[in-house]
Amino acid sequence: MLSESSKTPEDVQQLDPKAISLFYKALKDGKEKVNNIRLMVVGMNGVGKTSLVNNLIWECRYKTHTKQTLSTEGIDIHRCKLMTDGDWCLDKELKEVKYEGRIQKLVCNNQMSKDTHSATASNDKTTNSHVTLYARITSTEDHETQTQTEPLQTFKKRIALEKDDKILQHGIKFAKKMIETSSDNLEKDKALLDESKSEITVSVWDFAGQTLYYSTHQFFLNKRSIYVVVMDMTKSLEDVVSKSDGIGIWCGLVHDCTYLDIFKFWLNAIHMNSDYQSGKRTIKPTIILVGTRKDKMKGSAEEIEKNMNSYFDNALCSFDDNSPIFEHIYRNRFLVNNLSPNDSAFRELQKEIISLAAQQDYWDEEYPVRWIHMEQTLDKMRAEKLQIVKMKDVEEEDLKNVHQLGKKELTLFLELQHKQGNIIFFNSGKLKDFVVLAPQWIIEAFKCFIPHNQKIEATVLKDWEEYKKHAILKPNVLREVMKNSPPYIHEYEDAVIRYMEYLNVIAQPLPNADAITGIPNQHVRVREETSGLYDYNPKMFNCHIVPCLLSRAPSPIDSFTSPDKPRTPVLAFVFCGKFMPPSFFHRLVAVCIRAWPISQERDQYCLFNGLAIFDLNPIYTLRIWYMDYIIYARIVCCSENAKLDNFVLRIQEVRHTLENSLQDFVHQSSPVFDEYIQCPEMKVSLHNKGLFRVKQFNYETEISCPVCSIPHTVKRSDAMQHWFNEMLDQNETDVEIN
Ligand SMILES: Nc1nc2c(ncn2[C@@H]2O[C@H](COP(=O)(O)OP(=O)(O)OP(=O)(O)O)[C@@H](O)[C@H]2O)c(=O)[nH]1
Repeated sequence: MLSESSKTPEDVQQLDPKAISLFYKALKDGKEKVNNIRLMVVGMNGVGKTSLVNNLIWECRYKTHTKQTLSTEGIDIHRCKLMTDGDWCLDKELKEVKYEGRIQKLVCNNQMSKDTHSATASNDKTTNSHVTLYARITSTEDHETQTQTEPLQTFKKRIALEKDDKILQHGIKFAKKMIETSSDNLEKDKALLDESKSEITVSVWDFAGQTLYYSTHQFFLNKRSIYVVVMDMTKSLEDVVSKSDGIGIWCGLVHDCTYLDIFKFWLNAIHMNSDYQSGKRTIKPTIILVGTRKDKMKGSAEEIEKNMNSYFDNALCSFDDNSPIFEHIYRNRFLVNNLSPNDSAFRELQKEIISLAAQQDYWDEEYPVRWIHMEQTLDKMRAEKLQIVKMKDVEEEDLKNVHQLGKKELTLFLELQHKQGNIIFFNSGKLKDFVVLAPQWIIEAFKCFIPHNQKIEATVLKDWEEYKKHAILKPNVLREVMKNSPPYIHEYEDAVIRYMEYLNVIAQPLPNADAITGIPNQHVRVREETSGLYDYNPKMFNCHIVPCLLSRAPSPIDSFTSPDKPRTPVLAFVFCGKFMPPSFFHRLVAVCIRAWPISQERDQYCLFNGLAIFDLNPIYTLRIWYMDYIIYARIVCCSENAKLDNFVLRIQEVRHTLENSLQDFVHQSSPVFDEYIQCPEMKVSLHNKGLFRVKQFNYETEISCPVCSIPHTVKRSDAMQHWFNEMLDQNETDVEIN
């Protein structure tokens, strides 16, 4: 049992019982409060994010107005610490000194609590039972300790052996000196510790504004971050963002994307990745709105401030009245002129960020002291410019540490580091063989797949062109892509493929028994029943598809979505808050690619940006497409003779696959979309028209259609007979019972 004051990290509470007990065991050896702030600075490109970040960091502040900033590629991360006056500076302090400091602090803290404890003559056995690091350290020098447990002895021996572990030795020496000289003055100790703000660190993440990167950015958003959403005050919300940015091609944002769309995209993406609906948490504000180019705004100081406020008010009013997005927004907004580094707004912003972070649930969470060494090991690897390492190398390093964690505890440590956003580590499949130390590595890996000025061998040119046109990545093209990439990418080709597959950036259209994303079993059956993909589509052998690179479908799009053939009504997944990150559709396409062969129509693969068709068997096809925040699905039978009714079971299975996959993409436990059926009478499927909420048919047997030119009703049986047949049966049973 831990003392009452312990604050178990929320991430730990969600682990399985074995992992939780391992965590508690590790905590018994001493614990420390961890206060790392992840500050994510997001917004459109050129809005002034990098300039703002520079103005927040002491060393970078005076660079901004003398030098033009370069457009950020991927993500730039700056680790900062707080100076005594509250300003931020780059955390360049020698890592060794830093870890020494942490050890010293812990030793002092533990000593103080020990003194306080004995002074109050508490009978609390819990405290005594904690073999603190202090106890362990003092025991190594034959001081009297209250507990001489087996691990303590082991530790003592190890300390003796590890004489060259300078940091620990130095930390112990320094800490002991501190204790000796100030043991008569507890208050002095406390003051010394309070003065040190070094325990608060801020990792500032400067996100590239180009939408090219939007499909990867979302992997890095999480509930443990403070966000600064930056908007350029000189750009009207209705202005259309320049096409040169590639908007609409790379990330699938709506046509004629406006600055308001970009604003909404970020707010929605943050909300979606904040796991607010887990039931236990209420939303706490984490988003600070910042307007740039104050110097270009006209009017008095008061008018400028007013304009900034109405700018953000208007932008926020575009959300629904009861949207949970509002709860994320911090009440204070900031207006800055990035060309004036002395502007007091930057100092105020720094303060607000710290105070906002201090109000979050994760503030002051306690982690095992014995993990400091492993943290240090990872930092050492980073210092050697390693961006990704093999798990076995991390295990080897663990063996060298004074405090070995062992395989299980090491995995737990890495999983929690991942949740905190310090590394990327998935404890599943073959991915558990790698640890990504720098998040930029994922973006670098993703960038390899984006055609730019790569030098391509003449023998591969034709396939390269096909890749650019149809996003089909053949093995020879993949080899070229890898050849053109930096060593830290191509030396980890296996990891690159696996991560990109896991994140659904690329997908292999082949039956894959150990599919990492977990295609439900029924697909294996589907595959067995269809002619094998090798025979059916030999061109795809060993190929990958890169869904975010797909080009738009040729018009008219209705010929794909509403062919004049036997077909189901359209099933629509309507996302709550009127937002769906386009990457969700790409990922759904990736899941389908792994489940079913891609259809061919009009002599081409039916795989486009925003629309894809798959062969469920030789005569039935699944069509999926999306507009804005709605994903549509329809099953079409190519044969006039076949009956859809004979295929009803399979249709239910397809629906389950789509539902489960979409739910899996969202880091939230409660549903983020609602299912609708489009009026079956509608000849051509129209976007967001004639949609009937499936749940409404639980209460109504028919509902009038407000869209079709001839007034009619949609009957429950007609709406649900294909996609929701199982529920229809259930409904009828219920009616009979009643
Ligand atoms: N006048 C004025 N110019 C600014 C301001 N903020 C940024 N700029 C200029 O705008 C240009 C782009 O600024 P950056 O900070 O690189 O913009 P960014 O959002 O980081 O751009 P990406 O990295 O491409 O996403 C630079 O030339 C800056 O000097 C501002 O407040 N006023």
